[in-house]
Amino acid sequence: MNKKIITIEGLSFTYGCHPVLNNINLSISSGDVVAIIGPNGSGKTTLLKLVLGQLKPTAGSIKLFGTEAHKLKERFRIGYLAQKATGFNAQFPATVREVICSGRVPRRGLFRSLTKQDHVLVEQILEQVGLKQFANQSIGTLSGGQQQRVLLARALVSQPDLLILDEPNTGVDSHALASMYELLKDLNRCQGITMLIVSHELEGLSSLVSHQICLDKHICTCSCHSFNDPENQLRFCDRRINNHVKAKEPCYGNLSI
Ligand SMILES: Nc1ncnc2c1ncn2[C@@H]1O[C@H](COP(=O)(O)OP(=O)(O)OP(=O)(O)O)[C@@H](O)[C@H]1O
Repeated sequence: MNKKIITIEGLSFTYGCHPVLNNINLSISSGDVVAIIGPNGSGKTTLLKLVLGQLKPTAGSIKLFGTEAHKLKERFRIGYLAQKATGFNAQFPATVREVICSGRVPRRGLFRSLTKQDHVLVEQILEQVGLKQFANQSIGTLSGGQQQRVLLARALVSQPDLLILDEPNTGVDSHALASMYELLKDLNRCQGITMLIVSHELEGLSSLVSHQICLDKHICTCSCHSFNDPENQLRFCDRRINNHVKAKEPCYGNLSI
C-alpha cells in the first residue's frame, strides 16, 4: 500500500472571525498528483499554507509524513513554489544558477558547502527547465515566466518527496507550460514525487493529475482516476460530500480521497 504523505483530519481554519475552511478531511498518498481548483477566495492558498505549517489549524490536524505539519523538521522533503513569487528586479544580486543552488542548502545544511554532486544536479535541472543559457544572468533580468521556471527549478533541486505548486502557470506561455507539465509528469512517473497543485484551470494539467479537488467554502467535490489501473482511467467518482441543500446554516466542505 502507498505511504500516506498528507493526512488532514477535521481541519478548520479561521482568519480572525472569518471562517475559510471547515471540517476538511483529505488523505494524499505517495505518488498522487492532486490538483486543487476553486474560485478566488475559496481557501486554496490557505490550505497550502496550512499544509506547509505556515499557519496552524483552528481545529483538526494536518500530518506530513506522519508528523504534525508545523513540527516537521525535514523541510527539504517539501519543494514549494509560492503564488506570484516572481518580481525580482534587474539589480537583484543573484544569478539564475545561484538561485537554483540555494534550493540545495536545506538538504545540505546551512553551514556546509555544496558538493560536486550538488552542482551536477543543478546543471541537470537547468537543462531540464530550459534555462541553461540564462544560468549566469541575474534572475531579475529574466521575464516573469522565466523567473517562475527558475523558482520551479529551485523547488526541484532539493529532490523533494512532496512538491507543492501554487498556480505554477502564472505568466508562463503555453509552450513553456506544456514542457513544464511534461517535466512534472516525468518526475512523478520516474521518481514518484507526490504533487499538490493549485490552479484556476485544469487545461493541460489533466494528463498529469490523478485526483482533482474542487474547493469552495460550501461545497467540495473530488474526482479521481488512477493511471496505474486502466479500468480506472478517466473514471469520474464525483463525491459531493456536503449535503448543503438540506442545511439551513451555511456549511462547509468535507472531502476525502
Ligand atoms: N492573511 C489573511 N488575513 C485575513 N484574511 C485572509 C488572509 N489571507 C486570505 N484571507 C481571506 O481568506 C479567504 C481565502 O483566501 P485564499 O488566498 O486562501 O483563497 P484562494 O482560493 O487561494 O484565492 P485565489 O484563487 O484568489 O488565489 C479570502 O476570503 C481571503 O480574503
